[in-house]
Amino acid sequence: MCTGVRFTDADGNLYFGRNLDWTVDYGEKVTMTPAGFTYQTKFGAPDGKRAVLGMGITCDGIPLYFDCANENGLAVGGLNFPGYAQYEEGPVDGKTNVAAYEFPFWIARNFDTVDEAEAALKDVAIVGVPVSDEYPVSMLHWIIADKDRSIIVEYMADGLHLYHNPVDVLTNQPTFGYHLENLRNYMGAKPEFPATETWDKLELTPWGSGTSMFGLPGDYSSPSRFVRAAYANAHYPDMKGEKDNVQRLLKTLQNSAFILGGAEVAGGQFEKTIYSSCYSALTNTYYYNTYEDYTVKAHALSDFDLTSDQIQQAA
Ligand SMILES: C[C@H](CCC(=O)NCCS(=O)(=O)O)[C@H]1CC[C@H]2[C@@H]3[C@H](O)C[C@@H]4C[C@H](O)CC[C@]4(C)[C@H]3C[C@H](O)[C@]12C
Repeated sequence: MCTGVRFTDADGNLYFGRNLDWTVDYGEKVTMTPAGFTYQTKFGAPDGKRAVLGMGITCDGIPLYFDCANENGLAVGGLNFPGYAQYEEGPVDGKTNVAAYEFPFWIARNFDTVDEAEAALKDVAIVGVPVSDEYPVSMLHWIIADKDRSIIVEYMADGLHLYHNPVDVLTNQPTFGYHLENLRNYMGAKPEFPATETWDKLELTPWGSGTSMFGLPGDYSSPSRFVRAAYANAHYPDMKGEKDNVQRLLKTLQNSAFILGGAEVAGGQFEKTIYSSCYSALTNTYYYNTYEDYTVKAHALSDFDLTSDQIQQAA
């Protein structure tokens, strides 16, 4: 899977990022689509022409974002949701029809706030058509974030589910509602240094700090990553300045990351965290590092030619 995280700094600036956990990459690059790019949406949904920066690929001239944000601080990420996601087979009359592959881009292109996106989504049908013969339809759910809050979008057999997200994290299946309920199993976990306890005639002293976190799950399953990410996001102290906030996001993601050897998928391959990202709305900068190269790279929106009408990708 993947893990997505949002928070704001002490001044209310948005930071949003994700781990992309998979066995292989898709050749993805930091990709900037300028406001002036001409985009013909698959089913004629409006195209709001905002500059969009994120991680993705292009296919037949179409930007396919895994996660992205726009120039006004609205960010979106898509995470696997197989077994639960079910899209429309074709466009639905009377709805704004959006293809699943264009969803993050469409949101970032058209809205500036979560409130705006949430209101519009009530009339949206997500349609499961492949973008090309090369790429099948991905079964995803999405986190949408701005400086005020985040929401989760899950499109299932019984239609659209929109959740306000009070912990600002997302992992994979099962549903977001399950993940929130599951947190109640871990409400005893806390950061405080434990007091000495007496059990009958035995005095129990703590090993050291961290003992009060006992019970937090350490495995890579989606529910366990959700719990760890929610705990870290809730307890990390407010940081000042972009450098320390990017650090905060990447450290929080690292706490839910896959390292090779831990989680096997079909064919004896292991899942790993291919990249971890952090978008800062303060400077409109996309930071990321990869499994192979821990160095953090940064690409600001202003590094690209915003007057162009062409998609641009960082080297
Ligand atoms: C594989 C990625 C999700 C990773 C994830 O959630 N892993 C969880 C592993 S597990 O379940 O918990 O085991 C998803 C996220 C975004 C997806 C991509 C984006 O949706 C953009 C296009 C969409 C096309 O339909 C398919 C290719 C694609 C380029 C997608 C490939 C792949 O499905 C991606 C890269």
